[in-house]
Amino acid sequence: MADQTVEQKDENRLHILRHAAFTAADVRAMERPLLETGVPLMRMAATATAHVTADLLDEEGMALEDANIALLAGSGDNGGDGLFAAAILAQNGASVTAIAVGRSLHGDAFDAFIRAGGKVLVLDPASEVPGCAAGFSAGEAGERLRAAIELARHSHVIIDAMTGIGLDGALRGIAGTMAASLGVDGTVPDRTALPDGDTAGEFPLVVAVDAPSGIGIDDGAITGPYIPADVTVTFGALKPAAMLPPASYACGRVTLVDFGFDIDGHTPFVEAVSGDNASETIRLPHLADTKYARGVTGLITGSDRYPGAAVLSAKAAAVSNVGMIRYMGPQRARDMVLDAVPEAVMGKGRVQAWVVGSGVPADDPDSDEEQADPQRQIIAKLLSHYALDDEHDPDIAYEMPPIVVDAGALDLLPDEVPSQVVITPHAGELASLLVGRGLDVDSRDVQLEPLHWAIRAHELTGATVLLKGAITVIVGERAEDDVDDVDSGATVHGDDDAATSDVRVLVAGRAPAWLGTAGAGDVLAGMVGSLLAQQDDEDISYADVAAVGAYLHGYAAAIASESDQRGFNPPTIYGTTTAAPLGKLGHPILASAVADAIPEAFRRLLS
Ligand SMILES: NC(=O)C1=CN([C@@H]2O[C@H](COP(=O)(O)OP(=O)(O)OC[C@H]3O[C@@H](n4cnc5c(N)ncnc54)[C@H](O)[C@@H]3O)[C@@H](O)[C@H]2O)[C@@H](O)CC1
Ligand SMILES: [K+]
Repeated sequence: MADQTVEQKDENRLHILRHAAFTAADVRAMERPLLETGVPLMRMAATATAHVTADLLDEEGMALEDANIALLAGSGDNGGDGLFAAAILAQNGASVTAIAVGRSLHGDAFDAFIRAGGKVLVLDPASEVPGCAAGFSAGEAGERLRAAIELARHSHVIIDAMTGIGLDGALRGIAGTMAASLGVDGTVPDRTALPDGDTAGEFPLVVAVDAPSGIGIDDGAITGPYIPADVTVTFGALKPAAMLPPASYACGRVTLVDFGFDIDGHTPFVEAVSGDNASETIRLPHLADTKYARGVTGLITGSDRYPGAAVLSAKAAAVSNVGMIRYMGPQRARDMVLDAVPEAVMGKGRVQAWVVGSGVPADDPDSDEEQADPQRQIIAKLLSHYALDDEHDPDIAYEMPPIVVDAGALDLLPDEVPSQVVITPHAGELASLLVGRGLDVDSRDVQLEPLHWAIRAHELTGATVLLKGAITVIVGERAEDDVDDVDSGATVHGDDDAATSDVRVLVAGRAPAWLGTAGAGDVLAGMVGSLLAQQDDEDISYADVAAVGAYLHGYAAAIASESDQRGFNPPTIYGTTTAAPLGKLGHPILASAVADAIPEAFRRLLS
């Protein structure tokens, strides 16, 4: 690092800030030394929030003097940020009402807000806000609540400063009622996927302070009410909620205010794959390579019922930078694969990675063993070599090549396997896998708390878990050297699984929403298989390779659909980068078009 120039260091820092998220506990640890030396973090947070709010109004063609702003203020420091920001907006002509959802308000911030001419509406009869009468009747409390909701609904901007990293569980009490009335309760944000830089632009615009109040800060879970934001202004470093689904869908555009935290001294809890990671994971051909040295991917995919999946997975694998693919399947699928990929070799042989299960029917409880799809029987036999149990030799399991276990093969997964087994379920498939292991969970639970359930699946099976979605979540083991870093770091976590540091958590959010189409999963399985096959580093993190597969898959989809929309957009760093020009929405695509765009995705990443 010593020979890095200042510019490189700055660039590295920006890259980390935009692609790494730290737990609330780590953010507090990073903020402490700055607060101890008197850095006015709250003022800095508030100034940025005020600027972003004014810019947002400006984008909608509204002058600050004409704007009515409703500030939802909690009693903690998040409310303090909001009140200081609101004071700046009021000083600049906006008409601002602070709605106190707790019993108190941050003292200094409240004083500044009142001096700036702000108005206050107190909702809790037991509140102690200077100059605001309390002790009113239950009837009046109800009236006040209704008035506050109406006021917020008819404002131009709602600034949501009820809770930030101090949130404990789902929003309760008055804050919960406000959020449920103005936003949604316990459901995934229902929003149109807009291209980079765009917002729905409807009043009231919602600016979240640090995070939309109510979303799971460390695990991205949605378990109660919250108000989906158009813009989130977040402080110091990204928190996992800004990256993890479904919470990140509630954040809108994110602006990060860099406080100068010592981010190098802390290990991120979640990392988003970037083009840089992706290009590093691609093995460039060597001068003396043969097709075998570049990697061979073996596929046991497709079936008489779904032969198309064989073609999609084989084609995607073949163009994902390996020397060769081998295909095994029924005659019709073999003919179709050969038609699409004449280069494919049919039948058994040595491979560096397997892909199994795409387009293979899942277990049919009504059919007997003999009638089971022949592909299932072959896959079951192969997977038995990966089993870590008393009946099998664990050395064999650990020495088997990496394997992608998709779709119809998921229910054939042995109880426990090593981490080179990469499972690629969507929410429903992950729920079935967990139910099969005695857990009580359904597809909706997985959609609302994807990280939690992906971690459970990784812990239970040992497999690397790639949970597909608009933002794909990947959970696996950390690479060896990475583990040392975490152990020696100051990171101290509670027993909450969202804050466990011994798992590697990544997100891949490069894909446009157009990618949600039949066959896309088959293409992904083939790509991940070939990325695994080409690795020649013994100590690779399977989670990282799988995540890069998902990133490249998304990138190919973006090229195929000509779309600038993506599941996760890295934040704008306040004051350093200008907003990107408005992107293109793009057009619908077929999964085969995604496979066709893979070579171009490689080209762009490598150039
Ligand atoms: N970490 C940092 O670097 C900085 C943090 N600041 C702000 O400070 C915030 C953290 O402040 P605090 O620690 O005071 O915590 P918060 O203000 O985030 O939350 C605490 C408040 O939320 C209420 N609350 C918690 N859980 C609730 C629930 N389930 N239902 C209803 N109410 C609930 C509490 O009663 C309390 O009033 C950050 O999010 C950020 O906005 C900034 O001021 C500047 C620097
Ligand atoms: K908030």
